[in-house]
Amino acid sequence: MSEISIILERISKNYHTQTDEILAVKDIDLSIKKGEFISLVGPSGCGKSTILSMISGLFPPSEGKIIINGQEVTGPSQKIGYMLQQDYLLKWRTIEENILLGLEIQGRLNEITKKHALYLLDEMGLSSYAKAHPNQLSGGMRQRVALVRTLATNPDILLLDEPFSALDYQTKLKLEDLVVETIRKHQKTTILVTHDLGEAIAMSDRVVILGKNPGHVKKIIPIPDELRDPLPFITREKSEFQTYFHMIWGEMDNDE
Ligand SMILES: Nc1ncnc2c1ncn2[C@@H]1O[C@H](COP(=O)(O)OP(=O)(O)OP(=O)(O)O)[C@@H](O)[C@H]1O
Repeated sequence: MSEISIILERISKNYHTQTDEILAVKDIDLSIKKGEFISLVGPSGCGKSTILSMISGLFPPSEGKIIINGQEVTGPSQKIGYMLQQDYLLKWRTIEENILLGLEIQGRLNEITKKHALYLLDEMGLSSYAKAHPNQLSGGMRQRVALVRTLATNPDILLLDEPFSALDYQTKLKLEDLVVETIRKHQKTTILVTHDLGEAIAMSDRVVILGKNPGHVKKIIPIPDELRDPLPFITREKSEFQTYFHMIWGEMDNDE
């Protein structure tokens, strides 16, 4: 896990509205290794979603550049999968038809890619729901389907923008374990945006703390191997977990 997968080089973003100009983030430098799992945490408005959107190629930074696997990002790429708080499943399609949507849009749906998508659905424990419709599933199940749809296109990089925040606590903990297990198994490079510090510590290799006005990197906290566990649930149980929680909380509290 030494190759650099994503490089943000002094990126800034200005939003222009009809009446105003907002400097959302300024001079962000960050390198993420292949296969690494990092979390972005920070107060509301510090630019977490803006950073993800720029990495995904939705819009370019106003200054600086983003390099993914050696190439500058100039627009959306099939190498990137994006998962959001809302699952955006199409209610008139079956679960199977939903998980194949990305492949269909990319013109890559064939017997092999379909088999892989169904395999992922099985891995998430949902194969018996293939012919069901989204309204027959719980919130946690729907987010698992959304993850399968994201993974089905086989992206190298996953951008997760608060994917668990609408779920109840128990479902969220279970899903964190499942997601980490799946992502590590399939060796994806992952960036998670979350307001839940515990989630960030339990799931990540490093936690990037952002400050605001404008958004900037305040501190990067590596999570030590002794604390990390293949299952985030176990990490949360360890005594050192609280130490890290308070350390990161303290950094966030003391916002500049
Ligand atoms: N399309 C837009 N037009 C104008 N300003 C925007 C736009 N999108 C975001 N902003 C501003 O940019 C700043 C960063 O917003 P962003 O949504 O990236 O922050 P965030 O950290 O993801 O916030 P939250 O945690 O509340 O989701 C904020 O001041 C926000 O008001």
